[in-house]
Amino acid sequence: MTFHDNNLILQARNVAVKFGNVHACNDISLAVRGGEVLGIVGESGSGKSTLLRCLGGQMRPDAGSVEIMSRRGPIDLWQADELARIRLMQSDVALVHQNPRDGLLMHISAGGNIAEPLLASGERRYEELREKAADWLERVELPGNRLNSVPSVFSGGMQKRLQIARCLVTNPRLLLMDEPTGGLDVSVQARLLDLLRQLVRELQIAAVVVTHDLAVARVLAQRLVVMRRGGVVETGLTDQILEDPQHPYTQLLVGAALRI
Ligand SMILES: Nc1ncnc2c1ncn2[C@@H]1O[C@H](COP(=O)(O)OP(=O)(O)OP(=O)(O)O)[C@@H](O)[C@H]1O
Repeated sequence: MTFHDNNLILQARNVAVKFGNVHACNDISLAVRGGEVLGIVGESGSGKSTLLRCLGGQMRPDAGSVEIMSRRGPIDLWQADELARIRLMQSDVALVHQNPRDGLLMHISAGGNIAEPLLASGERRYEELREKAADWLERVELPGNRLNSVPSVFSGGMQKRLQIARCLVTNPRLLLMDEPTGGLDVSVQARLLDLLRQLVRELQIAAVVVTHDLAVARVLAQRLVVMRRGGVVETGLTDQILEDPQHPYTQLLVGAALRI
């Protein structure tokens, strides 16, 4: 394990996943520091979600390593035993799912949704759970009087906010997001992106955002990884890539986004 850079939180090396003869991820390496958002962009089927699953402990890659600087020290996600991996997921890693149904308990109150990860990590003091749930509801700008409402009656934007609160309440070091603004209208998207940017900066967490939307990547991510057919075709600072894309595929992606 080699975390030479003190602020490095995630380091993936040579990650590879094959489905039959499809290379969903082919030799992918990346690193993310605290307070930084890395965007993973590319067309549908380029391997973004598969990579995110490997980074988030949901899918074991066929090859390569994913190292996370946890509170207890560096852990090699796919070398660690299952218990250590589950502990790491509970304490240091959070995943905002594309579909709120995968990330929320739809028939449990908003307060219960936020408190549940704390309960899972051992918190039993009722007052503490209630206070933290109310505090996080406010931090993600949801009205306090919705603490007892179930998320199935929330709008799409509110469900995303609740998922973010549920993810961040345990104070993770790494936040992974799959299409965080998918399915939301433009004004709701803009407010959510503002909130995410602010929280990442304030909490100094490392974040990885998978998106097919270059406008989202531009607002949220300082650096980009451009994927195509399972491989990385270009990587660098977001502004540089969007203003002066080098690879013909990135040029196509940026050109297409400008035409929309
Ligand atoms: N469970 C699976 N079994 C077989 N093939 C899979 C599986 N999951 C993904 N694939 C294939 O791996 C490739 C990458 O898929 P992936 O979902 O990671 O791409 P993506 O960039 O996230 O696409 P999208 O934006 O549409 O979600 C695709 O060719 C896909 O068909």
